[in-house]
Order: sequence, then C-alpha cells, then structure tokens
Amino acid sequence: MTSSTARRGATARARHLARSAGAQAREALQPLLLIWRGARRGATRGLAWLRGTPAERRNSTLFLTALAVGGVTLFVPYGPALTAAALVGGAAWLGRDPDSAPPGPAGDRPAGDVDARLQALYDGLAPYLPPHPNDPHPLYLPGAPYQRALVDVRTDREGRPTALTLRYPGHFTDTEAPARARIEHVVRAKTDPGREYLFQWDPANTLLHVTALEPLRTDITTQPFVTGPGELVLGFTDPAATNRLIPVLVGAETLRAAPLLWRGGGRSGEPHLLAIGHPGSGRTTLLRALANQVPRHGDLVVVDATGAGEYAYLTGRPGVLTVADDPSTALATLDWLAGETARRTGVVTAAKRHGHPPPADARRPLWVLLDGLTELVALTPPDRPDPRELLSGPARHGRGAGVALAITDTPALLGALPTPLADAARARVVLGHVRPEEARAFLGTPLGPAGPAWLPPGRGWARLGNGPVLRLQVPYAPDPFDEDTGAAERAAVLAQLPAPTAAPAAWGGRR
Ligand SMILES: Nc1ncnc2c1ncn2[C@@H]1O[C@H](COP(=O)(O)OP(=O)(O)OP(=O)(O)O)[C@@H](O)[C@H]1O
Repeated sequence: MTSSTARRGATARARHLARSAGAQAREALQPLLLIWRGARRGATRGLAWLRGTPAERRNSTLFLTALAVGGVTLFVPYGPALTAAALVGGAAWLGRDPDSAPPGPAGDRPAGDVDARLQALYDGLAPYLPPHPNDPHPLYLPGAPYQRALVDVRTDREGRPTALTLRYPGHFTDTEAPARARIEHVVRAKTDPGREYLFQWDPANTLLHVTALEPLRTDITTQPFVTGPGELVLGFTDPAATNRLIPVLVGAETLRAAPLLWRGGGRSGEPHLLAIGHPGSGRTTLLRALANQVPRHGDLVVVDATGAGEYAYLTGRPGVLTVADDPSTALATLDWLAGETARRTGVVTAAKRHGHPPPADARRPLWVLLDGLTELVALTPPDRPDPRELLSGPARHGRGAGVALAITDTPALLGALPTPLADAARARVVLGHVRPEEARAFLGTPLGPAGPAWLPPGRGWARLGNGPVLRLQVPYAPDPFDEDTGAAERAAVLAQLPAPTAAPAAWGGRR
C-alpha cells in the first residue's frame, strides 16, 4: 500500500466518523428540533391569526384562553406540569415532518419560495380587494403579511400551492362574473399559470377555495370504446365527475378512464351537439372520434364544409351513407336530410297511430356530423336554401326520428343559430380558449375550472343539458390518410372501422 493510499484511507475513515457522529447528534437532538420547529410554526400561525381577526373576537378569545390556561395551572393538581406537557405536546405535533405536517408554508422545506410566492399573490390581490373606508382591520393592505388573508395553504414537493383558501372583504362584489374573473386571473398568474385551477366561491363565508387540478391525459387514442347502445364517447374527464370508468388501451397498457358520454338522437335529453372552437382547437378531431364510433351504432352522414378531405377514409364503409366534402354535395345532403327526417317522422307517427312499432328503416339511428357550419353558409349560392334552415327540421324532429346532429363551428356561430337548432342542441362543447363571455353564453353558465394559459389540442369543456360544466379531453383521432399520421395510429383508426365494401361514389353511398 502506498503512503497516498493510506492517507486517503485515513481521510475517508475520518469523514465517515464525522458523518456518523453528525447523524447521531441529529438523531439525539431530533425531539428538540421537532419542538423548536413546532413552536415556530405555532408562533407564525398565532401571529397571523392575531393580525387577521377582528378586535372584539380576538380579545374575547384571548381572554377565554387565558382564563382556561390560568385555571388549569393554578387550581388543578399538577396544573403547571400539565400545562407544560400540553404546550410541548402541541409544539411537537405541529413540528412533525413537513410531508405529514398540517399543510402550510411556514417551516416546510421550500418555505422561502412558498412564502415569496404567497406574498406575491397577496400583494397582487391587494389592489383588487381594497379595504372599505370604515374597515379598521382591512384584510388586504399593501405590504401586510399574506397570512392575514391566505389560509389553509397546501403545497406540493416543489413548493407550488396545490390548494389554498383566501378570505376576501364582505363588500367585494363576489356575485359579479367580471369581478370574480379578475381575482381568478390574478391567482392563476401569481401561482402557476401553467396549471388548471378549480375556483369555488363561498359568498356566505366570503371565502374563495382554490384547488390545482391534475392535467387530463392526452395520450388516449380513438379505439373501440366499451359503451352502451347509442352512447358515443366525446372524450375523457375527471374521474370524480362521473360514476363510470371504462377500460382504455394506452400503448400496451390497459387503464381505466372516466368517459364523457353523449347519447344523441332518439329518447335523448340532449339529442344534438354543438361544438365551438377556434381553428386548431381540435373540432375536426372531435368529429372524427365520433365518426369512428358510429358504424357500431347506426348510419353515418358526414358533411365537411372545410373541403379538406379529412373524412375521406370513411367513404364506402358499411354504415357510412355519404361523406360530402364539396359545397354542392353538402347542400344536396342537407336537403336530403330534411326530407329523410320528415319521412321518418311521418312513418313513426303513422305507425303509432295504428298501434304498430315503427319500421326498422325509420328507427335506425342516423348520425349527421357537420364540420364548419358558418363556412357552409358562406359557400351557399344565393339561390339555394340557407343550410341553417335546412337543419331546422332535423333539429326539431330529430329526437323522434332517430336523427342526431353534431355540428362544429367557430364561436361566431353563436349569434347565427336558428332557434330550433339552438334549443335542441343541448349537448355543448367548447374546445380550446374562447372568450369567457362567449363560453358563458354558449354553455349557459360560466366555465367551472379555469383553463391553463396553454391548452393541448382537443382540450375543452362540455355541458350536457343542465348538468355541470366538465373538463374534456377528446381522444386523438387522426386522419389515417394523412401522411403525418404514424403507422400505429393509422392502424388503430382503421381497425376500429368496418372494411370498405364499395368504391367511393360521386356522392358517397347515399341511399
Ligand atoms: N385530442 C387530440 N390529441 C392530439 N392531437 C390532437 C387532438 N385533437 C387535435 N389534435 C391535433 O391538433 C391539430 C388541429 O386539430 P384539428 O384539425 O382537429 O383542429 P380544428 O379545430 O378542426 O382546426 P382546423 O379547422 O384548423 O382543422 C391537428 O394536428 C390534430 O392532429
């Protein structure tokens, strides 16, 4: 052994001894550190409580506490020892390991970061929640500690807030959507703009509960989903929002995911669907995801006003009546649809009148998917009927005739819908970011969870009838004929569909 090797060995031994001595000392001092940490946390929370509580309540609570503690210390046998034990026990409980400790920024590992972030949030909110002139104890004062108004803060391991409750002054206009939106905007911007938050306002207690939501999965691809007859999967949502999970294949793994199901057409409370979004938000993908599921449930008609040929792969497959992707064929198809709905309605009514079940050709579900209503209106020659008028009959009578419409468009569609269509299209989907007032007008209620600054394509919200607004991620349903589509995705789409039986006809296989 050389002398340098011997020196290195001695140094390593010395380091090892020092490390284990340090570890033993830390272990021996652990209870004291625990109590010290707990005492600091207790003091911080106590101070926050003192600052944030109105004087009358604060004084009466302090008086009662002092009375109880004094009474126990002076008059109960072993009172002083009991009081000391309670204080030490309380401090030890508060000082438990950060991960199991009661949530709160103070004393946790990334405390500096968390405190700075929460203080920035508090300071950012202060201008929007100014004190009332007569309020002697304002909740929000520039420069005041954030603990005055931000309570119940929970953070993740990186120190980012995952849940918090903020108190706001009683005079804040919490019933007005723009005022709420301003506060929600500040909270998002100052905590983590990349995350999605659920804002729950509690006007009765002047509290706002903020919860960071886990992102929805974006890796579910179109596939034969396990659904009941007549149910189509619009996409997937939060498991807590539905009472149903279905198996889905992601890569080689089978997972359980929460589907958002739409039952269109006959006997449905939401017989028709409207989806709005800006270009690139995933409207075509939503319709393709629906189209791939239809052949198992009924007949399919596709009207593609975009003319991009993104549904051509459906042409000639059993159950696909037509794929109309030029304006003239599209208008002829809608004309036929109006007549077909009237025919079915007449047949069903006559059968009922005679006490017979309606014949199969009037009952077979017919799903009509229309991509780009406004575009089709713009392309319609002046001497042809307006497509919106052609859709009014199917919208009004579709429920009884087994006809379901699913229409996508831009948010501009809102003001231009004929009443029968607007009334009957009770399944509504918003894809991507649209203006809050547009979302509110379209869904009939404000968006619940506010989206992050960036949304992946196919991400949005859905509302079925008068139900709640739910988060939605549409499954990836690419055009298998697109050269950018990967081989696995192409195979997945084609495997979902019955093989074509006919060569593409001039205007599909219209019957
Ligand atoms: N659920 C999804 N998962 C993954 N990628 C998606 C999803 N939805 C859409 N995309 C991708 O986003 C892009 C735009 O989608 P899509 O064509 O469906 O949007 P659009 O609203 O119809 O827009 P445009 O009118 O411009 O076609 C496409 O590249 C598509 O593959």
